[in-house]
Amino acid sequence: MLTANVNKKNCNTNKEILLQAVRISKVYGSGSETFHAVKNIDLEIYKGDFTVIMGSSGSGKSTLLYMLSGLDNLTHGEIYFKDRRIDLFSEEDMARFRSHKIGYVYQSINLVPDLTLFENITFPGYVAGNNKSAVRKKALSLMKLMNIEKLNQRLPSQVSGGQQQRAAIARSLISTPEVIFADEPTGALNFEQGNNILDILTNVNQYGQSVVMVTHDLKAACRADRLILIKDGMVEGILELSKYKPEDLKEREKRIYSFISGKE
Ligand SMILES: Nc1ncnc2c1ncn2[C@@H]1O[C@H](COP(=O)(O)OP(=O)(O)OP(=O)(O)O)[C@@H](O)[C@H]1O
Repeated sequence: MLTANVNKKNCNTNKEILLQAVRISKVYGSGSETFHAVKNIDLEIYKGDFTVIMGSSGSGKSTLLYMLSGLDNLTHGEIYFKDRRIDLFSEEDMARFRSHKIGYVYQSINLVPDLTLFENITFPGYVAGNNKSAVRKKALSLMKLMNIEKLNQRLPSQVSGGQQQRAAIARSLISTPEVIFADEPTGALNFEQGNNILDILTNVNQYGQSVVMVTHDLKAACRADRLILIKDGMVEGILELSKYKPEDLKEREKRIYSFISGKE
């Protein structure tokens, strides 16, 4: 029988395991129309890490992120958050788990178009059952941190893409989740806006929240402590970057480039 790592620490690094995937697979479709998007992946995500997932288009990155965060079901395998097996949660337990422990920043931003930025940000805090005035206070402080506090009564369509993405990040942080999943959060943004979003995620991570981010962008990947490369639904390799100083961008870029291009 498959079991989770009992002491929840990686013996080599002594890092605490936050999430553990045990031989997870995802098959889309049925009958003769099936597609094996994620194949038997074993993976650990560590507490406090900034983890980056890279891989070519269609390699299974978003599918993996959806499964790790409980947004989609597994076809096979097991997922543990600390010592709790989350893939067996009832719908109700999963909804509660997601609203308290997980923040998700979508590739497509995904704000509710008819709600103001303030309403978009507070809504998941109310759903999580948190104290309403504390939620409002937290939303205002997050909007200030993201420099969008003056836009709180605007609809998503009345602000820029970068401002929408900052609101989406504020929304993901409203219940102080232990881990934030971000699926190409800079994909639709220009360089400056993208950098701003990466600075916010780095800042959040430095204050102790774990981040798992999918990206195609080498510069964005430089933020990682650990980079996971996915190919054809499998883990092709893992690169440890925490030994390089965050400010040593050139060395990080070089290492990532060699790793991705197979020159390591
Ligand atoms: N609902 C679905 N039904 C059938 N196939 C799907 C479905 N969702 C994704 N796929 C397929 O699974 C594979 C992995 O998709 P996924 O979105 O995880 O890739 P990705 O690495 O995130 O790609 P990208 O970088 O282009 O966003 C792709 O070949 C995709 O076409």
